[in-house]
Amino acid sequence: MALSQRSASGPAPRRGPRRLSVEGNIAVGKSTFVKLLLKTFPEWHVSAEPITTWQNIQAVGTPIAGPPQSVGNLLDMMYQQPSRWSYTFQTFSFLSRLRTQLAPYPESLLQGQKPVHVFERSVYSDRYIFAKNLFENRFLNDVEWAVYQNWHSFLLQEFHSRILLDGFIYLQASPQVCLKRLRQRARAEEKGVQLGYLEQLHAQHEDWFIHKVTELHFETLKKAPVLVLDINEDFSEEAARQEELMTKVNTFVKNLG
Ligand SMILES: Nc1ncnc2c1ncn2[C@@H]1O[C@H](COP(=O)(O)OP(=O)(O)OP(=O)(O)O)[C@@H](O)[C@H]1O
Ligand SMILES: Nc1nc(=O)c2ncn([C@H]3C[C@H](O)[C@@H](CO)O3)c2[nH]1
Repeated sequence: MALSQRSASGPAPRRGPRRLSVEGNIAVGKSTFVKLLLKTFPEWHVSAEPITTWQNIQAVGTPIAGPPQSVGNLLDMMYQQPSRWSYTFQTFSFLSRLRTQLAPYPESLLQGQKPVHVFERSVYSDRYIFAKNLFENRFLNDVEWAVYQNWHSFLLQEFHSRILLDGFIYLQASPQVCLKRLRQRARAEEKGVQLGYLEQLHAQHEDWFIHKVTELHFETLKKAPVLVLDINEDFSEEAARQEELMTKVNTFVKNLG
């Protein structure tokens, strides 16, 4: 009976916030863009990429009193010695992203009329951008890639409904523009990043979001809507461009239902 009532009045209203991931190359401007989102839609909630967790791996279970000690900077180790540390990095980046996607919504978000939760990158870009690229460069060997994909698929199937995303915002800029922004930001661990690496990551994004040739292993992911925004231009002083970008995001979110 409940089913027939639903079909008579359209689909059952969905509960919970719309969940979006902002994707894009290194230093394309995701954090900057997300700040603009929050300025425009202050009632939305953003989960930043957990980079400081990767830069300060905490010792666990040490008997010493006081705050946990950092035992290493895994981001730096991965860039310094990718063959040795890429697999370890991907296990930890995935785990921290999974935790972020599983975390309960803040109470304030649930009180909003149209709650939206925005993530900076996702468990999906962990696999279909970064891990895939490391494998294609042989920084993950056949065994590591097979093991990674095995537990990635298993865990995503297990957590299925709790980690679903409603859509992706792909921030697009040329690798040259990303390199300029990366150099300007000057994050210590990224000193050795060259144009070639950004070109590879750009190609991975384009394959997934534009050419749609990346083999995806989750049905919901194949169907997820994608909003592509060109952010080659500096919009920091351009109010009209900012408004144009925010209108596109607003329309995209509204169309998610
Ligand atoms: N549209 C833009 N025009 C010009 N500069 C920008 C723009 N967006 C961001 N920047 C600058 O580029 C640098 C990188 O930006 P940001 O930290 O937002 O990138 P990100 O995509 O979040 O990086 P990461 O991939 O490391 O998480 C910063 O110095 C920022 O001020
Ligand atoms: N290898 C690798 N795998 C990931 O899943 C991943 N996610 C982010 N990064 C790097 C890019 C920036 O330097 C920095 C901040 O985004 O961390 C990653 N590197």
